[in-house]
Amino acid sequence: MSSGVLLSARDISVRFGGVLAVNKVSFDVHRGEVFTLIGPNGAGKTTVFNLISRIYTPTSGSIEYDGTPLLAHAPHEIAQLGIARTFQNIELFEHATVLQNLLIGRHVHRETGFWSQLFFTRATRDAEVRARHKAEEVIELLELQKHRDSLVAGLPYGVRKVVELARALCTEPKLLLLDEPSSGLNVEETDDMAFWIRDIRDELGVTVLMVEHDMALVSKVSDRVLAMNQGEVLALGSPSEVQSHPGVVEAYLGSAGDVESLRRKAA
Ligand SMILES: Nc1ncnc2c1ncn2[C@@H]1O[C@H](COP(=O)(O)OP(=O)(O)OP(=O)(O)O)[C@@H](O)[C@H]1O
Repeated sequence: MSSGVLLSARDISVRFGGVLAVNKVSFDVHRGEVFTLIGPNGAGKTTVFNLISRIYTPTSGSIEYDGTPLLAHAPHEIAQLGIARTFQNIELFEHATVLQNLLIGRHVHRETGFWSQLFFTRATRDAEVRARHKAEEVIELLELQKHRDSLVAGLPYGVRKVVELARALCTEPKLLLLDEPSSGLNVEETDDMAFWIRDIRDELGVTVLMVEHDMALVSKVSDRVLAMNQGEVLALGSPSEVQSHPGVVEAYLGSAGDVESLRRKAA
């Protein structure tokens, strides 16, 4: 794997009973890029995503991440490897404040053991200070200052999506997995999301792997796009190359909602 490649998937296949959800898919995600998976419903995008977050294990194939075989790691080790993710349906502690949610997100970096935490040693205190420092930095980057002490439950949906992004960033990931970041957002909020994603890549240098349906967002933020259909790779290239690829256009013709989205982008 070249040093410019953070994640490399080779010939990965996933079978669920009689369904071949992913069929010999290969791709490389370069360090510092926004790499987006697109495709009509059932294309296999979420399955690929779940392979990388280790929720699923492929039937065959290999995935290298930052020089190590990813499949040798258990799902609970993923955060320590520097992989963070957000979910299509937000998963936050609703009855905790924004800051508390961010500090919880940070716990993967707690290198202090049970006894030092019990007696609140210097190492514990230093870890606490670093966690707060990181949380404040992320709050500032994503302009969440005015929501810092608000309970998540009372926040508008669009803000909660940004809080989820913030919590993932507090783990200081090398690779950020975004599962449909625009889902549930209106046009204006989706524009804001595009802005944050670009900032995360440009300001923090975090590599982003995203699954997304909204072609306007895909075009705005993606360096490269991988289009899938029926478990296979259809096209790989820049957003405009992939959207004008005849196989991609044809695949989307099967799905009215997605064709509408492609048209909106083209308009
Ligand atoms: N846990 C599972 N058990 C059985 N079949 C599954 C499972 N997960 C996905 N599939 C099947 O695998 C195929 C690919 O599904 P997947 O969810 O990866 O597609 P997708 O591109 O993410 O679609 P969508 O855009 O609708 O989320 C589909 O035929 C789906 O029904």
